Amino acid sequence: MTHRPDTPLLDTVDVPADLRKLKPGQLRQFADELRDEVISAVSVTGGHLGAGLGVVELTTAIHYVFNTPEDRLVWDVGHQCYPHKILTGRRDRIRTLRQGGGLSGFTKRSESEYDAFGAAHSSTSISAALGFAVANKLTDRPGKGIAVIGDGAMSAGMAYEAMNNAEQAGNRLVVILNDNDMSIAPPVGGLSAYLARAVSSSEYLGLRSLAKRLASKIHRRVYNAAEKAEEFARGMATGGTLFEELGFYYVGPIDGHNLDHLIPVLENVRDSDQGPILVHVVTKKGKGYAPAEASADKYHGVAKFDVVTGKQDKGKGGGPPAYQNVFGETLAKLADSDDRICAITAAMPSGTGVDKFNQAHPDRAFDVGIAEQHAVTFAAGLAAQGMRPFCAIYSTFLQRAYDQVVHDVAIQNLPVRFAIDRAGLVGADGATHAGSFDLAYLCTLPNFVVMAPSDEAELVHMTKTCVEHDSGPIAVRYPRGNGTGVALPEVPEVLEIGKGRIVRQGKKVAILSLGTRLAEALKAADTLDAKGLSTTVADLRFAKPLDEALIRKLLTSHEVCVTVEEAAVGGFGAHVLTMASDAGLIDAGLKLRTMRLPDIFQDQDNPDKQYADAGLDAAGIVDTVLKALRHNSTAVGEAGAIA
Ligand SMILES: Cc1ncc(C[n+]2csc(CCOP(=O)(O)OP(=O)(O)O)c2C)c(N)n1
Ligand SMILES: CC(=O)[C@@H](O)[C@H](O)COP(=O)(O)O
Ligand SMILES: [Mg+2]
Repeated sequence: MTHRPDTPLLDTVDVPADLRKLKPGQLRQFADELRDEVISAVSVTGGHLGAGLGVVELTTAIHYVFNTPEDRLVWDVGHQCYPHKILTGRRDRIRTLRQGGGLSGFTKRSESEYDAFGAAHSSTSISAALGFAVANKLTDRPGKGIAVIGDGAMSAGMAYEAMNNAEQAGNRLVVILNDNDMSIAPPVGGLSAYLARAVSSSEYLGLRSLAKRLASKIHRRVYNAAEKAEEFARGMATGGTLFEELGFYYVGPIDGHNLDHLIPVLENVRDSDQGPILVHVVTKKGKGYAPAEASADKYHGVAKFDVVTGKQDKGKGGGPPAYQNVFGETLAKLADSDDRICAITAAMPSGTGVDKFNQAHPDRAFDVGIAEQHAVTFAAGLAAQGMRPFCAIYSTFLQRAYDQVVHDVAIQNLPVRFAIDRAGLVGADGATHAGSFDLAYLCTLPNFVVMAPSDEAELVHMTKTCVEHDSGPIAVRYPRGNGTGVALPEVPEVLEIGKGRIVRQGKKVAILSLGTRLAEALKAADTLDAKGLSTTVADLRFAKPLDEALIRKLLTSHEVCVTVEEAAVGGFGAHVLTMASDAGLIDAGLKLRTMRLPDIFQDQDNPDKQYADAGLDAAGIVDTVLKALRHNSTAVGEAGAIA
């Protein structure tokens, strides 16, 4: 921690208007205090640390120079917004980050007027900032749209869609590219090489030469041919060409930790009558905190930690394996004897377990950057050419590639395998990251097989089943976190497609479980049995195709039936209900309830509480059965909702 003069400036600044009362020479001290506050806060909350540390000076400079909130500031991904939150009236609540009822870990419109746009999924900022800019231009209101986007987020196609349309905004749009040469993992692809050239080809421009260039470029209305050629040549060297060809004035690269550079450059940008302008700043992820700077992932996402040592409180070691690693290691083993198997991740190698596959088969592991749409259609191409591709994408991020899933995979009936991690509740990342909708959005598609394992052993079998399924697309969805501790099978088996299994036989009540809520369903059966309500529990394994024979048998031989899934309405339960209705079972007075996640819920760091709030724990299942027996209709989804 840096030595601090007696009067902390941070205590004198609640919102940006207070910051703007400081003299430029005080901003260095202010930024150092802000950095220390971020480190202190995240040490007790956990969350995203490295990205925020990398933008402490940038956050200070933006709020100092621009007239926020009138100038609409949009953070991309939004995981780096903690300094911004402290600086915009939320310092008193910053230690409630990512907790039930606390501050969101990302920007959130409902939280503050300074959070112009919600974020958490990457590469949306330029589009949103352009919207703000054009709206102000059309209505002749003051205020720019300012997007702060990282080099990782700049690898997604949506950023280029926005830049391709940006010229209309003129000087109302400012894009600040925060280039720290990191995504969650090291960045990949041509863009990162391009930016690396820009940064390495010229020491960060000295203020004088940069100011001269800026002046000549921004205030000059037309180029003559020679200068255009010279600019093109220089652009190739300094990384501007790509952006300039898209209609931006490119400024940079500049040192994103040097306030003496940042402030005058941003003032010039603010006052320019030309635009749109892209300012390329170079920063370090984890800047100013040695443990973060030294770590491979720059402390992208951290548990609570000791500030002095940086040691994270990750709980006792050992315990059941994480689902992502069970998937990655199983697929790597299966690929030892099948060179058609390959694995694709969209910038999430460790989170999806593809890093484990990559260790064994680097030539068949692909990190495509934050490019889920490309990942899916790339996999479709691989499948069409006889490979066995696995697209390993979080449920929530797969939403971004839905048309590719429909148009390039389902309708063409191509055998792409989808390993869908973070399916269901995800804890502190909250509603933007919950894997609520994959069952709804996949089970409605033609040709798809959709599976959900009840534990890690089942995931091993389902991974094998995916490998052997060449007749069309197949998906396996499983939750964030660790398994149940069940022994992993030595020999992965191919499961019969569309077949479920009864794991406990009873008479009066039937619980039809899909996925890892099975453990809670079995606990609920114990409670119901103790109340004299003999309960059958079935693990349906497949949300599509349904095991209609088993379901019909269960629905016609029990008084009350309940479906349980860790997904929003429209998934497994909805399809069982449709099947029961089509079979005339509802007309015959069947008591069937579908238990599922509420459509939206608040950020919550305690998954057990999140399940309880959603009614998807044993108590919730028992409650639903008892209400159904008493003929009360339970709208569990609504009852469980805590929005
Ligand atoms: C559509 C989408 N895919 C994946 C992610 C997961 N993700 C969160 S942050 C991040 C890396 C972002 O890199 P960059 O924009 O360079 O920001 P930095 O962390 O380096 O500041 C990724 C891949 C996401 N948030 N959204
Ligand atoms: C900001 C972002 O989108 C990722 O960092 C995400 O929070 C990772 O989620 P997991 O921690 O579940 O891998
Ligand atoms: Mg980055």
